[in-house]
This record gives sequence, C-alpha cells and structure tokens, in this order.
Amino acid sequence: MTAQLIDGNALSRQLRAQVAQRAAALKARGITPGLAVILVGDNPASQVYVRNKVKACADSGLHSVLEKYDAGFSEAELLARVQTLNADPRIHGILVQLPLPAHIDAQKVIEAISPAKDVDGFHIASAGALMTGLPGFKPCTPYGCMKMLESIGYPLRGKHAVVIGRSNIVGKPMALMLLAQDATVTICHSATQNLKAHTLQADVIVAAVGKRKVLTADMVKPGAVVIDVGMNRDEAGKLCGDVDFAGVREVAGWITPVPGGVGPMTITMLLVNTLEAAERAAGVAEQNSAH
Ligand SMILES: Nc1nc2c(c(=O)[nH]1)N[C@@H](CN(C=O)c1ccc(C(=O)N[C@@H](CCC(=O)O)C(=O)O)cc1)CN2
Repeated sequence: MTAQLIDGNALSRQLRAQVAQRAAALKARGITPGLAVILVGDNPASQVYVRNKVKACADSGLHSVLEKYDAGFSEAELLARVQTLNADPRIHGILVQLPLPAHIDAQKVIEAISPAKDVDGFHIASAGALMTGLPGFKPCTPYGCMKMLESIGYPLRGKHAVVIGRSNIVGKPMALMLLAQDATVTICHSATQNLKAHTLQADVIVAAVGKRKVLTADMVKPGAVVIDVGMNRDEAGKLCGDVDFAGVREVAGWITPVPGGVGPMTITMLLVNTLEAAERAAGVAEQNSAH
C-alpha cells in the first residue's frame, strides 16, 4: 500500500481563503484583525517563521506588526511590550516567537499575554479551557493536525491514537484534542518502554519528538494515519520530519509530508485564531470550544 498524502499546503490554501473572506466581512464593519509578532534574538529558523507569519497575514488581509529585538532585550522590557500590546485595540492577537533567549522566562511572558489575545493558545487559561472543553484558543500546531484529520473525514470516535511527545505546545494539547473527539489516546515519551508495541496498536500516530526516524515502517499498522510534526535536518541538511517517510508511506493509509504538511497548517491556524480573536472582540464570533 502507498499512503495517500495529506497536503498541508493545499489545505492551508483553502482555509486561508476562508480566513480572507471572514476578514473582509469584519473589515466591512470597520475592524481589521491585527496580530503582533514579537521576536527576540537571531535564531535563523525563528526569523523564517515570523517572516512567513507576517506574509501570511498580509495575504489574508490581516494587519500585522513585527517587533524584533536583539538577544540582549530584557525580560522586563519584553513584559512591558506585552502589556502595551494587551491594551492596544488594533491588536487582537499577540504571539511571542519561541524559543526565547535563556535569560527570559518564557512561561512568565506567556502568562503576561491577555488570554483574549493568546492566539498561540499557550496561556494556562487557554490550556485549562482545552482541558475542560470550555471556549478558548487552541495551540496552532495540534489544531492544524486536527484540521488535517478532519480534511480526510477520518472518524476518530473509538479509534486508538498514539501521540509520541509530551510537550506543552504539541503533545499534551494534541492528546486532549483527540480525546475530545472520543479517540482512545496513549501518550508516549522518552521514558516509554517498547514504543513499537504502542505504535503498532495505533489507528492514528502523531509524531512530535524532534528527532529523525523515530517512527519507521515496522512500527506502523497497515492503513494507519501518520501525522508528522517533526522539523529536523538530515545528514545532507535537508528538512525532514520525525517519520521515516519513504518507508512509512508504504505501510500507512495516510501520511503528512515534511515540508508541506503540519508546518504550513501551524501558520494557517494562527490566522484562524487571530481572526477569531478579532471576531470575539467585535462580538460576532461563535465561541471556539474543545468539543
Ligand atoms: N510562538 C510560537 N513559537 C513557535 C511555534 C508556535 O506555534 N508559536 N511553533 C514552532 C515554529 N513554527 C511556528 O512558529 C513553525 C515551524 C515550521 C513551519 C513551517 O511552515 N515549516 C515548513 C518548512 C519551513 C522551512 O523551509 O524551514 C514546512 O513544514 O513546510 C511553520 C511554523 C516553534 N516556535
């Protein structure tokens, strides 16, 4: 079997067109959705990501501001910027690009963002909302993965999903979102014994480790859906995910590529969250809940 591809670029184009339509409707009411992106330091990958976020905003008719600070920017200065943006009515979403330099407490900065503008979905209020099924912003990467599953009409109810990775921004929220769709969820991590025994049971596997070839063909049940969140470089410096794509695609039923899979969806869901923040501020939004 050769797996069908879940194309994150194609799905992003569709969803971004919908964002653009909704943004235009909001603009007609005098409100332009606005995103503030803050980058501290000179991490080359982060520079690419924030540039892509700003471009995606422009392409979909969202206003954005990019604030770049050098690596010596202090935590206090950053917190002050966040407070200013919290109070700025033109800004509906605030995103602080991660990772931050080591002298800055990232969690402290995230908690300083108003939950109403937490379009990254990283604030503890957003995490709590996701856990309890209350309205709140969902972290963009796992939210994008859920949209990819939805796009293939995959019925999650009663299916066994294995999430490899337990980070606060991907693994844990991913597991909660799958659970909210009535999947039976296993979270595997660095201390998991016999990973293969778990993944072989899975109907859906989400690999979010940050290490190449964590998932190989012998670890996948024929026909399973494989979502690759990884973003690594191979020996030749080429971008690759956590999944041994060439091998796994011969066993899986569906698979996401890297690049062109989850990555673009992360940015797309940021646009969706920013638009929704603006709609909520304008009082026109349906509240987004975990269910
Ligand atoms: N504040 C945040 N920081 C970080 C997040 C986040 O969601 N919020 N996620 C990651 C990085 N990230 C977004 O910021 C991100 C990573 C990758 C992509 C992407 O489109 N990747 C492309 C390939 C890009 C390339 O060629 O290098 C792809 O997969 O096709 C988008 C966003 C950590 N920090």
